[in-house]
Amino acid sequence: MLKKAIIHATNLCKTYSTGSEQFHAIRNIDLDIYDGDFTVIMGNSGSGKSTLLYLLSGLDSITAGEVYFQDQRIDTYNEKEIADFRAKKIGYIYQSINLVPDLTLIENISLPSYIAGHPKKEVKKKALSLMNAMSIEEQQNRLPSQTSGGQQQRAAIARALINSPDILFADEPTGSLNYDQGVAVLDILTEMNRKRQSIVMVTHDIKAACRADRLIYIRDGKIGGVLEFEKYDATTIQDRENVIFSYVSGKE
Ligand SMILES: Nc1ncnc2c1ncn2[C@@H]1O[C@H](COP(=O)(O)OP(=O)(O)OP(=O)(O)O)[C@@H](O)[C@H]1O
Repeated sequence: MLKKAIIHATNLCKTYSTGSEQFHAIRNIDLDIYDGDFTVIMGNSGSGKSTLLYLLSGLDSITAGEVYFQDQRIDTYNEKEIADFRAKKIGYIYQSINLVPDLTLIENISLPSYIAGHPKKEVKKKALSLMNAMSIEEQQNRLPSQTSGGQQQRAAIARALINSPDILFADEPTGSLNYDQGVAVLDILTEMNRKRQSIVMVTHDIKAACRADRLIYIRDGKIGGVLEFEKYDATTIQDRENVIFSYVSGKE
């Protein structure tokens, strides 16, 4: 089946300026992200992975190039258009989880949907169904500080999904979790991807990278290579882990 690009980026550049110094974090990247794929971005620390995620998701402005989302150019959007785009089209999971500390889990999850102006009853129903899918329904009325890191991360995933985004971006979603919590989060993402949710995930973890249909390796702000896989199958994870391990080791 021919894959359709949900994101198409050409000649993507990001230069950070600090004082008189300039740092070229992303250098002339051409990249397509495919609809329905579980795309993983790997690379050394400082290679530009988070920056790339910010640019592809419209969370930060590009220095040069063009970014298209579902064939619509987004890098020329004004502030209102980009805020609207972020609220409706994308979900974003941050490594630091970032829940509002004095809101309960269900309030945190519901917040983006209230902001988008959806009716209260509808929001609650959707939030509860997401919490149920993430097995955190029982913790709905607790503050983030009264739940585990894994439960908080699952709430952050639910929050990213509440407005049914066309694509979900995740920056090291298992980075702050222990092994079992990490696997639970990856299983949720894999399950969502099976239901055709497009996902782009940055990770350092080879076990997490095994969930990918496509692995993009970033080196010094450029694409260092791309690996393509069949859909994830738990029975072949060891083979895939070996393939990714030798690929990544060869790149470092
Ligand atoms: N706001 C900024 N100002 C200046 N330089 C920055 C800024 N943000 C990032 N950088 C630099 O750009 C480069 C890429 O950063 P980025 O966070 O994208 O890397 P990364 O691959 O995600 O790293 P890590 O795996 O450590 O999270 C790094 O050298 C970083 O120091």
